[in-house]
Amino acid sequence: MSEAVTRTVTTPPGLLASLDPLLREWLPRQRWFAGKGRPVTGFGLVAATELLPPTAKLGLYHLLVRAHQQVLPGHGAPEQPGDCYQLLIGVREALPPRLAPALIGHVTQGPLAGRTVYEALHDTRPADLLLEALRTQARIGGLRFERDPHREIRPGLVPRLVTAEQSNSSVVYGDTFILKLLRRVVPGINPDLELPLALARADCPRVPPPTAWMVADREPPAGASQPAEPYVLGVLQPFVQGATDGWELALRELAKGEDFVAEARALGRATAEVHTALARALPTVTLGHSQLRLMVDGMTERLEAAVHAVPALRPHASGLRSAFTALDDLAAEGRTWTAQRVHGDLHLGQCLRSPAGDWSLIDFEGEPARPLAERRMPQPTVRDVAGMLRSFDYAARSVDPAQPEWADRCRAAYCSGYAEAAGRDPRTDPVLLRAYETDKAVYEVLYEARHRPEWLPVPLTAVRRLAASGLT
Ligand SMILES: Nc1ncnc2c1ncn2[C@@H]1O[C@H](COP(=O)(O)OP(=O)(O)O)[C@@H](O)[C@H]1O
Ligand SMILES: O=P(O)(O)O[C@H]1O[C@H](CO)[C@@H](O[C@H]2O[C@H](CO)[C@@H](O)[C@H](O)[C@H]2O)[C@H](O)[C@H]1O
Repeated sequence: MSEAVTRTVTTPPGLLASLDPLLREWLPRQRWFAGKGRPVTGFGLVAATELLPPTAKLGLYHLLVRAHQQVLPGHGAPEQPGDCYQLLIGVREALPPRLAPALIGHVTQGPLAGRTVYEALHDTRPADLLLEALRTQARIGGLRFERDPHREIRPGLVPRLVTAEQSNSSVVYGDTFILKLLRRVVPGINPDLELPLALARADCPRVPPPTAWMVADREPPAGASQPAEPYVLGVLQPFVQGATDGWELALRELAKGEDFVAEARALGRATAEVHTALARALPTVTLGHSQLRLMVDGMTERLEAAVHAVPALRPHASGLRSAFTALDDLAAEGRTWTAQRVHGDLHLGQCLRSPAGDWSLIDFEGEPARPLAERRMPQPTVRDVAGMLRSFDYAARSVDPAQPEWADRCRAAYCSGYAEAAGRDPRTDPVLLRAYETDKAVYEVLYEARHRPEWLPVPLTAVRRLAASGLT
């Protein structure tokens, strides 16, 4: 494109070493830091791009940094490389008070000695720079900014950082677009871009279409014949103005003592519509016994790892395992299932209702802790249904006193709505549904133990129910 800007850049040697002591302290405190509970032992620089040279007023670096961490029992193999994180580091002589919450620290050594570094997404100029780069399809060093040529981006939209607790970080531009910057990044096709692009091509109105995206190219390893797969770093999509997410709405109705049945049914229909569009847009496969066995093995392995990490699971382990063996038994009898691309981490917080009452689904990244290849595998659609059923249970158990009947009504309405739009009711496959609900509840136990220990009783209550439901 004629308007594309290409800029080659260099970064000062010793940059990461100068930031090292500050990042060791700051990174583990971020909500999106995936390696909670394991001390950071050092960093490796994957890529550094100087977006603004550090003048007296402002400097800006885009960094991809690998965090090496101490390996504790139950947290993976010692030879695993550390996770790679995307950081946008601002550099100033001193921080104005409005940027105080963004402080990373004061640099005492190396090329930035004497400067203050901070999380630059809080700042207007760096956020402007990202939108402008996307708009103009810039190439800056190894960073490539792409956009759908059929979608307009107006210049000068005012940015604001989303302050909600997130697995990633998002900036809203003028209530028109939202840019999600992925924090823990892995090379390869990212479903958070791949699936919304496929759905946009399939004319599915339930998912905001990607308008632009940014990637980091990688040098191929010496002697390799194929180019190395890039890192997907961020996706810009239309902002659903005035939207409320399903979690907020559900809690609001619970607080008023109101039902959520009509919304749950609408959510079931919306989920089914997205599934139908995904099945049209991307390949579907049939799962026989050998594929089912692999899936069941995965569920069992995740259970064993979770039991190891969270001792409160131990008394329920054999009941939970029975949910997986029951599925394996069905497959051994010759039962098969259709699998397709799914959302992978569907819950009420991933559903947005517009002021007109329309539901959209967002965040197709899948469960961030799982390997990319696994997240991109075709799976039975019941997986997403199970995620939503768990979410109604979460909402009903997050209030005092808990409202399990409220959740039961929502769960039934959601499945009915799904059946209306998909032509098949997920409840007609109870063994598959129980296996997926169990897998999800186990994931949630681990997630809460790592990120929000005070929430642990919520999935543990479900674990008790699911473990007991297979016992005769
Ligand atoms: N297209 C959108 N329109 C309006 N709000 C959005 C949109 N996409 C995301 N959001 C808001 O941003 C939050 C985080 O987005 P999400 O994709 O779930 O990120 P994460 O992976 O970090 O959880 C959502 O809970 C929602 O409130
Ligand atoms: O950050 P993501 O939205 O991608 O998802 C992660 O965080 C979620 C919590 O914010 C977590 O969801 C769990 O808690 C929700 C209530 O806060 C509940 O509605 C979900 O059903 C429950 O799974 C999600 O599992 C995790 O991947």
